[in-house]
Amino acid sequence: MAKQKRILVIVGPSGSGKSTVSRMLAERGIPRLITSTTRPPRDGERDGVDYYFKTVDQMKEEPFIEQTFYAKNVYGLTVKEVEEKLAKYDTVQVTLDKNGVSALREQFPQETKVIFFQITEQEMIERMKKRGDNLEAIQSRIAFGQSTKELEPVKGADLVVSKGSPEDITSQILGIFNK
Ligand SMILES: Nc1nc2c(ncn2[C@@H]2O[C@H](COP(=O)(O)OP(=O)(O)O)[C@@H](O)[C@H]2O)c(=O)[nH]1
Ligand SMILES: Nc1ncnc2c1ncn2[C@@H]1O[C@H](COP(=O)(O)OP(=O)(O)O)[C@@H](O)[C@H]1O
Repeated sequence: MAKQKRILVIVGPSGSGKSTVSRMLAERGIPRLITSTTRPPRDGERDGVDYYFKTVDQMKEEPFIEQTFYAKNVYGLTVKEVEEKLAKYDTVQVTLDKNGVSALREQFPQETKVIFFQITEQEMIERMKKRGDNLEAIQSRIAFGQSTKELEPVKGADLVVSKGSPEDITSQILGIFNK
């Protein structure tokens, strides 16, 4: 029998550790679905690795599973990215906001497993400072988080992670979903 395909969806506020854990999961054999964004790259981010960095017009050029508007930028997951990688791998991961979670649950009800990264607002500020974000970016992310209730866990999440190092969290996720 064919193995059940899984899409691990990583969701949580800015600074909650999504990118760090996503990178570790990729190193441990869970390929990432790369999403597209109109946000400019941060220091060290690479096109085709962290995101496909696109213009607003380029975001209209191909079919998307979903698109979301987050803190003044457009983000989205292309149909091509999901189809190609799910054909090749049994378990993949993707980092999305809450709108993306709803879209994936609708379109991939069997495959979608939601992992919520929980942090407090104080931790959120400290982590973004540590990452080197400027004050304006931090304030905008906090205001956005409050208005969208981003800090509240997604309803029906399959796993909520809140404590431990990124290494611990990565191992916890692999232990539960990579059987
Ligand atoms: N719905 C959706 N959300 C996305 C997509 N790509 C990224 N996101 C989410 O957009 C938000 C902003 O991402 P980013 O600008 O990298 O900021 P960060 O959360 O501070 O690392 C995060 O919650 C991501 O999970 C996508 O294709 N679709
Ligand atoms: N579990 C953790 N404990 C402490 N610091 C963490 C943890 N996970 C990530 N960090 C740090 O917090 C900052 C934000 O993490 P990042 O992965 O960029 O968050 P996100 O992608 O959710 O915005 C980084 O400096 C990172 O090193």
